[in-house]
Amino acid sequence: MAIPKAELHIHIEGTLEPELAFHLADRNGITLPHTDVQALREAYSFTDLQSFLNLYYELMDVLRTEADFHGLAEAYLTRAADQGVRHAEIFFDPQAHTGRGIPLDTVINGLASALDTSLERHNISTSLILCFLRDRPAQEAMDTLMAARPHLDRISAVGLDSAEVGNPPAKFTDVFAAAGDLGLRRVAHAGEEGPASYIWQALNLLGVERIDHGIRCLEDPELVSHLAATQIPLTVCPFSNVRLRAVNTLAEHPLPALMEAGLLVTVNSDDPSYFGGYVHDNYLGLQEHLGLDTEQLRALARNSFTASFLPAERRQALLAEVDAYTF
Ligand code: HPA
Ligand SMILES: [Zn+2]
Repeated sequence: MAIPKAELHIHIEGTLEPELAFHLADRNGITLPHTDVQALREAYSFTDLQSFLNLYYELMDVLRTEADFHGLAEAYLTRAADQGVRHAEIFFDPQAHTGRGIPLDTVINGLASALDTSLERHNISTSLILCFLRDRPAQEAMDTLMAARPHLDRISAVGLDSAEVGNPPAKFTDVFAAAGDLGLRRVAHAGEEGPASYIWQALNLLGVERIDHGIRCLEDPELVSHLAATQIPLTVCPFSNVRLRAVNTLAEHPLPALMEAGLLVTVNSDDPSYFGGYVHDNYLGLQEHLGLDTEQLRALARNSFTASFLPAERRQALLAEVDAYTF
């Protein structure tokens, strides 16, 4: 069994495997602009974040009913359990669905019905993180937050994703303040393709408790010192960074530099169906290509629970499992 870990940077829509996409297309009477599973997989060759997002949003069109969202989440949980995941804080992109006419209730009820039984069925505790699409207007994010109010018992936090460059965190200052007032935790993608200044903005203007990706912090020594001193976690996604060409190869990934600088680094899969592996596959990739030893992998697994929004009791219990794990 893989080492116990939390997954803190996983887009549920990014777990849509080609086989499930064709199955749902068939069930919903949709014709995909790809001939078969193999042709679709061959389209997974990206030059940057936007080239991935184009396919990511296109393929989501197969998600129409509560049963579709339930099936998507259930398929993820089944795979995650195999990867040693014991806790998952799962991003979803409501605007990507409401924008094409799918009611918010359909999305949340479908996902939640799978998450509700994940502890019993898969031994995985879960929560949802509602992400705003940063390439859409700030007012639309605010409308989405207001529409989600009846569902806040199932949502632990808000996040910020989609096309980063040109859409700085500052654009979402008001909606993040409103989310904080509603008692939600806050995280944001920053410093994936965007500059270190976006990380500062996410911290200072949005009040985030974690930075998603954040690898470009290394361009600003003062920021690195700040992240080390505050232990604000980074949810790093090595396979994603290579596939979206933020980093040339896994062997050149800055994760060891981030760890050496004393940052609270976690390893995550981002959009595993598109980027060549789930979260434990990322751990194994680091072992193979960056020479991380088993104690470094254990430290990353510990960090994943430390950086989570878990209540103290379950966090401590899971940390004890990490410490007792034998490779
Ligand atoms: O890696 C990502 N970055 C930004 N937005 C996203 N939406 C899904 N995956 C990503
Ligand atoms: Zn992401």
